[in-house]
Amino acid sequence: MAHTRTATASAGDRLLLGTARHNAGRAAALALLAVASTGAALLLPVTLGHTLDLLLARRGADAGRWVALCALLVAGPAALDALTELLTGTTAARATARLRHRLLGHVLAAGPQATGRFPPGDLVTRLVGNAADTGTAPATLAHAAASVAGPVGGIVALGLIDPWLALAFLAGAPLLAALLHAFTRASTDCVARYQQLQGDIAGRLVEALDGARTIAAAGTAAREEARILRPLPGLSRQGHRMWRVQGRSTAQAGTLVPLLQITVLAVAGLRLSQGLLTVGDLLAASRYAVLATGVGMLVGHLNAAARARAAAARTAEVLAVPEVPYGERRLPPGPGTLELRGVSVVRGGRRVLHEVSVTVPGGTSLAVVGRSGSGKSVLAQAAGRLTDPDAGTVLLDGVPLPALRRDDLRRAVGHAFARPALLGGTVGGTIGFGAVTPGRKAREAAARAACAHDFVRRLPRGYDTPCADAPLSGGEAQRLGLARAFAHTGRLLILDDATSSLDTATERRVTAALHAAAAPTRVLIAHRVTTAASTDRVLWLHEGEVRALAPHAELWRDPQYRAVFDA
Ligand SMILES: Nc1ncnc2c1ncn2[C@@H]1O[C@H](COP(=O)(O)OP(=O)(O)OP(=O)(O)O)[C@@H](O)[C@H]1O
Repeated sequence: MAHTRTATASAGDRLLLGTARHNAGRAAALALLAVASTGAALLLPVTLGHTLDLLLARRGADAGRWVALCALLVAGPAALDALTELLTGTTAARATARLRHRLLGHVLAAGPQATGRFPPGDLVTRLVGNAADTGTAPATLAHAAASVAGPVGGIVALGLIDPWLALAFLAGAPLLAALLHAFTRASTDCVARYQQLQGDIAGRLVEALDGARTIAAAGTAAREEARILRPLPGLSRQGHRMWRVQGRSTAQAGTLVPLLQITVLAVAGLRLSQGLLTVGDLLAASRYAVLATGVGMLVGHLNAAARARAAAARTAEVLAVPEVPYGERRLPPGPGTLELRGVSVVRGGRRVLHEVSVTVPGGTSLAVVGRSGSGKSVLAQAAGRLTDPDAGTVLLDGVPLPALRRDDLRRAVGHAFARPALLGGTVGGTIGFGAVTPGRKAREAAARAACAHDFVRRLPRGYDTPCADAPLSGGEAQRLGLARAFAHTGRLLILDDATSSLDTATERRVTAALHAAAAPTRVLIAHRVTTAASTDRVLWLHEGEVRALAPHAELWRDPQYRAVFDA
């Protein structure tokens, strides 16, 4: 566990540095601006000191130029700071945009594996909030690096005025360093836990929104609210802890910093009384002591860096989910023969499919039946490479699916699901959504075959109706999903419970269209007797294993087979 956390942290650190490196030019410009501003702040005390000495010596004529320089050293940093703010914002926005593009591309390339690994709400938090915090890294690191210039310059300036002043300061510096170190460690830890809890709450919230109907029907709104907000006390604890860490560090710094400044001033006073320093030197030393102890700014930057670091670790976890690799092989001409050889799939540490072997000759149909949880959907996913089996091979026309080029695979295999997602923008776009975009006629023909054409025509703008303006019943949505699959018919069509919400008459018509002449190879996850009966053969699964493979009529003689359908 500790090892995993360390690995994640270092992947996060690599991402953080990579993001900073990619914006190195802007980060360097930011650091330069900040250093220039600090440089002006460093010049100001000595200029003020000298001006004071000139005024005390009644050399007003000479002092005029120095007063003007003082004004410039005050106004200059203000202009530089405005420029710094602008560059900080645009650098973070640019880095965030790039990171979000990369993350989104990666999540989609990883496919269902990514959404299976992280609850959707948590994933969104990582893509939106954590990516933005990671995107602040280039500017934050530049500011943190530049903010060292103030204290370092302050110490050097003290040394130049009088080495004893620098030594007096350095005597107490280790305590200051220890304080900063403790602060960084503690704040990194609470920020990481805080972000994790935020992701947890977001995950629960999205689950609840997805199940809003069930919650309303069950009358469990109050209980659900309590469930969503359960991590809240933890969040509050981490928030309070963060404030405590900041408060403690501020209090410690609040004691230590004045002590260091007073020590420097005391030594400076001593040297003044010995005639080794002027009044102006004393004034400059007092301001340099403030600059040398400028931990306030450093603490702010370290805090921001801790947030970026924790966010980068969570972002890197998403990027660590492997993308689905595709091969280079083209699909040779063939009838669409699907072959599963010794396919086993493990889910949640349990074998849910065990050494399934079956060949579906090109152009034939196979129904997969079995009791709920027997592994039908998992088999459908493996057959269309929505998941890779843990053992065994799936081949299409003799080519193992992982060896195929992505385009070839997705053009050859079509899917329809029980709860299809309507992703095409409009109803027509939803039907056309795929590796290739079929023309209007082909879409309408597919909609007719899926018994969707009539209800689509009744929509306000027909096929051009935006999905958001087309509230659909479960059966209508399923028919659009089927139309999408029909419009992209390749060599293999996999229907995972895709007709479950259709009435019996519609289901018959859709099944008949599915089995019409020149149909591709078909795999149908079936709960209805009529669907199983319409296919060439039936694969009967029981607890992840093949119980039988035979035509429906043959299996029907077995009462246990009939019991699968409660017949
Ligand atoms: N991501 C997962 N993590 C853990 N277990 C899983 C996962 N996906 C599926 N399973 C389990 O694998 C088994 C087979 O699931 P599958 O969805 O294939 O069943 P099914 O036969 O299609 O059921 P149904 O007819 O109810 O849809 C089930 O016991 C299920 O709980």
